[in-house]
Amino acid sequence: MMDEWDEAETTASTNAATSHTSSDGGLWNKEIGDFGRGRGGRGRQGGFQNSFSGGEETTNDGNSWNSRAGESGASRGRSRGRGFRGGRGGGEGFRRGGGGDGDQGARGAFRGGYRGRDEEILTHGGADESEKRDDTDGERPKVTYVPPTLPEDEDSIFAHYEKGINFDKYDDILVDVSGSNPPQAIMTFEEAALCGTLRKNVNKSGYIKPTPVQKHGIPIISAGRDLMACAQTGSGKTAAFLLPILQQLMANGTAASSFSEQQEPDAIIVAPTRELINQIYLEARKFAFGTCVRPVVVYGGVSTGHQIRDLLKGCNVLCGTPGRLMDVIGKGKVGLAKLRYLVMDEADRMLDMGFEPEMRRLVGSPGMPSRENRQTLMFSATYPEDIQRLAADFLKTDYLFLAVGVVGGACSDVEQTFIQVTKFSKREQLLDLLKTTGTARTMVFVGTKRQADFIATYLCQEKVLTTSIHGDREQREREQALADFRIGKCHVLVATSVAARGLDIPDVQHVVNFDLPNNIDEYVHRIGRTGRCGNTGRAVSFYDPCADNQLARSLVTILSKAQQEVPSWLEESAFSGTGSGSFQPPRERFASTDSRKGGSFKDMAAWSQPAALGVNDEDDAWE
Ligand SMILES: Nc1ncnc2c1ncn2[C@@H]1O[C@H](COP(=O)(O)OP(=O)(O)OP(=O)(O)O)[C@@H](O)[C@H]1O
Repeated sequence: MMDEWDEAETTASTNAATSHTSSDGGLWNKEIGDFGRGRGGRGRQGGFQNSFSGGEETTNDGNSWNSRAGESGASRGRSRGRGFRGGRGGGEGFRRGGGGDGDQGARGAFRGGYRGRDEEILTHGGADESEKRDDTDGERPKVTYVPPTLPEDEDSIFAHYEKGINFDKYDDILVDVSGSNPPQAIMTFEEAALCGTLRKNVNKSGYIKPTPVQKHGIPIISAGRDLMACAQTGSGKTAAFLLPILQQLMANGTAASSFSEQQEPDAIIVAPTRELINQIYLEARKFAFGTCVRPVVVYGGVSTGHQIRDLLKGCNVLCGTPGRLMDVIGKGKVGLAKLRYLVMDEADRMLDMGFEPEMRRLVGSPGMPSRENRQTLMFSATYPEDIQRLAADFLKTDYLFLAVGVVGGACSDVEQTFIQVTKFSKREQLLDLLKTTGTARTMVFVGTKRQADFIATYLCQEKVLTTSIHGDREQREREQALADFRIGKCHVLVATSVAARGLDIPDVQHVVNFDLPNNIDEYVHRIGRTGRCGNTGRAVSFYDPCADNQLARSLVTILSKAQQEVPSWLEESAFSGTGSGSFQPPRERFASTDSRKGGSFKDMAAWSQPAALGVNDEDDAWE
């Protein structure tokens, strides 16, 4: 029997073949063809061909590739109906996104296509693809995807990768805590006074000692303070907020969750992408294993009915992407009266143009405790100063600002290299590069969804085991692609910015910026997919002087702050007349630390406390 919120309609995509993964082109073509038909119906072969051959991405070795791309284009007819036939110039049609042959899929895929900063803008403004798409009822076909059941065995739940040789070097990073009366940092997990089960779960996760963001963040949260925390990618921010929240819930005797038509979680965690929130949920589930605390996750692209059924079984900690979260709140399935913790992971992203309205709607929802009556916690590796100011609206006035290392700095364990390219040489250079990396796990970031398909197709043609993730792929496909990459079935993952933040994938040894992003924070997050948890990694970025000049100065700053070699040509580009034209002033993009220090809080002597792990250099001039 279907519940009121159950989906009556099925989406077109039910095919098992999900990623363009193959060591052999023939298989790939077949898989793509199958799932493409399922997704979008009758796409136009010619349409896809024309788009590429007419667009910027015209290839020199066009013929063989084009014919195959044509096949995949046909298979992807869901979205490439009328609009796409016009290639790049077809923006208008593309935006209309639906009249074409792949109509049903087009509706599903286009209304909420990715609108992040580095994606193609498909419609007017709005938030990230992953959150809004498919989250609400309406004329779109409803989503019926139900993710595979999670394994219940402890080995799977506590599976983790090893920390790297530089893990202990985290302790040398300078830490600054600003704001009044910060609590003393802890040095060990014992000092965190976690209850027995939680402590055991921390051990089983392979955590022996806390990272700096955990050493400072755990006592701050346990002391009931609001927090804006900044620490480099891969340095353990997730556990820094999960552990104290779970500990407090258990210490305060949170009632074991039980079935109810409306759930009233104690904590809500939001993150900008589906895959990231799912990952956070898995971490919460791991740490809460064997306790009475029940985490639940809701995100777009998955059957709402399925998620609501799971939610109603009981929920203490609700993890969600904004769109789906607001959807379940709007349906009355979640009440906010008991909420004690609101966590924004990737907080600067959650408060930038795309998501800020959703966040304001969330905190303005009926029943949401005022900021004085809840604890609000923000975490990220980057905090532009303007976003910090905005974030203050969500926090109590005496919030603490925790900076581990340079705010917005790149992970120092990632070796960053730049190669000058032209847009026409990139593909071959990518292939050459991948020949040198062999089967090392590599993420290749590109600028648009179409480019992701294009490059993934190309690499498959070249017999590189490749899959892709971007906002036009069905959720089933996105999850399958990540799974294939995680288990090594494919060693290359071509991704748009949807995979730039937060994803913690074991053994990613290389990140390639095939297309550089258009802002420096995005660069920092992308390269942070490697070099995690004290492991070393490599990032290679293709720098096209015609397209990437506006990023040059910020890149020079990032490189020097991470003690990396700055190529002389990059320096020249940054400081030549051409480089400064559309240059983003670093002051606006970077905050050397707590923005209150440079703003209305004049007397910082009272605000800044030397942290236990190092002496803060307040004059650390980021520019
Ligand atoms: N104290 C610890 N000891 C060992 N491993 C840890 C510890 N803390 C975190 N980790 C592991 O380090 C990895 C990175 O952690 P996490 O994903 O929380 O990083 P992050 O700071 O949130 O990164 P990002 O900025 O990319 O979101 C995870 O695999 C996590 O389990």
